Amino acid sequence: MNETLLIDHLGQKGDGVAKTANGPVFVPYALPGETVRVVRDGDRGQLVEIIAPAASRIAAICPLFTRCGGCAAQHMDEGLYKAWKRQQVVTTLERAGVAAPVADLVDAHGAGRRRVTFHARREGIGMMVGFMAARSHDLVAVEACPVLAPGLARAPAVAQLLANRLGGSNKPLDLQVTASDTGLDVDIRGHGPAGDKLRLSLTEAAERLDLARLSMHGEIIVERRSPLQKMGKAMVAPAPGGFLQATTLGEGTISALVVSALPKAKRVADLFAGCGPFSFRLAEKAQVHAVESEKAAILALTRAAGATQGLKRITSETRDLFRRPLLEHELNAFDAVVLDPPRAGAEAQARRLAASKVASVVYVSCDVGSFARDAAILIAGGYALEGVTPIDQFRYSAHIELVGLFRRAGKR
Ligand SMILES: C[S@@+](CC[C@H](N)C(=O)[O-])C[C@H]1O[C@@H](n2cnc3c(N)ncnc32)[C@H](O)[C@@H]1O
Repeated sequence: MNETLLIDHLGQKGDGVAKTANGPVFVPYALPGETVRVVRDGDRGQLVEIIAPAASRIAAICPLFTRCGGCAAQHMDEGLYKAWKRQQVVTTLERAGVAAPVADLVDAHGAGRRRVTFHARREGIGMMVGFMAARSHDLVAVEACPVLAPGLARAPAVAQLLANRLGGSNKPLDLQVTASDTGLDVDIRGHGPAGDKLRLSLTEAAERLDLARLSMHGEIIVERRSPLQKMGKAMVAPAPGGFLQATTLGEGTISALVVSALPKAKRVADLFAGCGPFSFRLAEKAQVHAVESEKAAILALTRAAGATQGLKRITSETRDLFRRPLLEHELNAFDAVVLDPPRAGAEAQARRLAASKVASVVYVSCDVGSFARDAAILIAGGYALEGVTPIDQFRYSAHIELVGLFRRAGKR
């Protein structure tokens, strides 16, 4: 049955939220101040008609918006969009009882995302390749995506051709395509081990598509050129399928915040270091110890460090920081620690830091909830949270990252 609702505010995922006598109703793609007609199902409302649109409503940049699940927020103007994203950080910190000044949202979309994952599965006699549809497990075919960097313009066609070569398997596949300085770097997941015939076919496809590198489950099938990324003075070839910040500008923006927070640090530990984007920038002025659980990422980092002139010493260690966080006596050898954990956060490491004497901690986070939990641990251990800067690398999505700076009282 249709119902008319007045939208009050935006929820964390970007849905319009109406307050009703029976509790909140979440209406995707509706905006605050709008009167809308919806078909209601429990606390969800499917938008049928916008009776009175808000002044903040704008036209989406992509014709697939609302069908494709990749974007949640192309329909709101810049002011509303920026305030909504920043408010997610403010609200989550407040709920966790963490007080800190939160800066304005820093846009870090730049030229667009440099990495994209396509899903592929057999449909009839062909392979369907695309993005996951909004609120469903269907796939939406994508010929072009305006969120991607120009270097990924041919990524949809590349993914389709590779999926066709892999079509003998009925398993769903993920094809991750990364734009590098030397061409496309593709890692395929979901397929079993490749036999000789398939390897030959994929190698031939990589030639035809002029890929820099093609790998399956992180195992290199063919490397025609090293897929390089510039990180400070270093040229790094990340591990196949390994982590990389979503945009070039995002990596630069976060690195600049990290480096500028530590102008006097002489010895820095870069924890959850990946292939070293922060280590290489920090090593222009300080000795750096990089710690990370993925062997292949540490290998990429050490190779690039060995080939780069003009940096202070970079040492590294492969270590699971959830199970084996750096202990107080190890931490106390550093004047600063940089943390950039996955979404789960770094609770075990935060507890050790709380008991340490390290003067400064720069915490880069891709999950405000786990950041708030770990921030409370650091604050209880005597750190002050000087400020939080929200960073927007994932434009049009609900995803947000941040950099938080903690200092021990009297230390700098
Ligand atoms: C958000 S990424 C950041 C990587 C890097 N700082 C960058 O900016 O590219 C998180 C990193 O933590 C690593 N990681 C995940 N779990 C870990 C663990 N238990 N111990 C150590 N590192 C871990 C991942 O492999 C990944 O490289």
